[in-house]
Amino acid sequence: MIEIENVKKSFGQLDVLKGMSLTIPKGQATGIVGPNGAGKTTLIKTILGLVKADSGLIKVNGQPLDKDGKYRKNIGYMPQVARYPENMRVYELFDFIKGLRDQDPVYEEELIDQFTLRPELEKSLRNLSGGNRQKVGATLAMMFNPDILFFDEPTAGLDPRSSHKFKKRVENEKEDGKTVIITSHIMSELEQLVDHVVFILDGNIRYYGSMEKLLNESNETRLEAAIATMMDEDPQEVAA
Ligand SMILES: Nc1ncnc2c1ncn2[C@@H]1O[C@H](COP(=O)(O)OP(=O)(O)OP(=O)(O)O)[C@@H](O)[C@H]1O
Repeated sequence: MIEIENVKKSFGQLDVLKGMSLTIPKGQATGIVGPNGAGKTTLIKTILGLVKADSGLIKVNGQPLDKDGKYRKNIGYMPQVARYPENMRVYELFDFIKGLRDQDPVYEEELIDQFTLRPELEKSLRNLSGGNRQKVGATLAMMFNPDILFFDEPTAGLDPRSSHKFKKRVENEKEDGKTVIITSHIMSELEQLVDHVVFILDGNIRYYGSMEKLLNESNETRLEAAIATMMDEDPQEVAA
């Protein structure tokens, strides 16, 4: 479980998180949606300790974030844009991360095969295609079998087959009791994967609750229509 209490973050004059509070339940999947620049990635990075909140409290599994970042051992993160040492080969990157984490991977070989990364292992990261970089990020996020998984726009750039495999994998992770947090602009994808929806607008949480409740309350059958309706109700915020 991840508890977020009145978290604020500004970059200079820009108030990105304006006092957000929410609880992300354990063992379920939560989708974070919102317009470009709404603060989705900033919220994720704040939970991961990669961005320091100006104020507020974040607890992961009941514990406030520790300064040495030990809690992150239990977290996998697939960033929206991954920056790697570009001269490293893919297998060297995997070895490097294993060394850094001082952990043996559980699913390295399985994920390499699942994402057909084996022919890419000898390549330098600078020479990888965009989709294969994404798959490297997905593999790193899941290979240590963490309890909490963050995916920031995971399927952007994946071909349909890889995207399908990725979603199947995430479904399996969920069935295994993992806590999954995903941001995406592809609402059909979230419909398939998530139990709860967080809709961020203008630095605030505009909606937080189950997908089912959201569809019922908005009288819509599809998430895309429900979110679009909420955006239309706040035209100024969306335009901002
Ligand atoms: N390190 C930073 N310094 C200054 N501004 C930043 C920084 N990181 C993010 N921002 C700004 O904070 C706002 C929120 O960015 P964020 O990446 O969280 O949005 P997002 O909801 O993930 O957007 P998208 O859907 O486009 O990925 C944006 O206006 C962005 O330019």
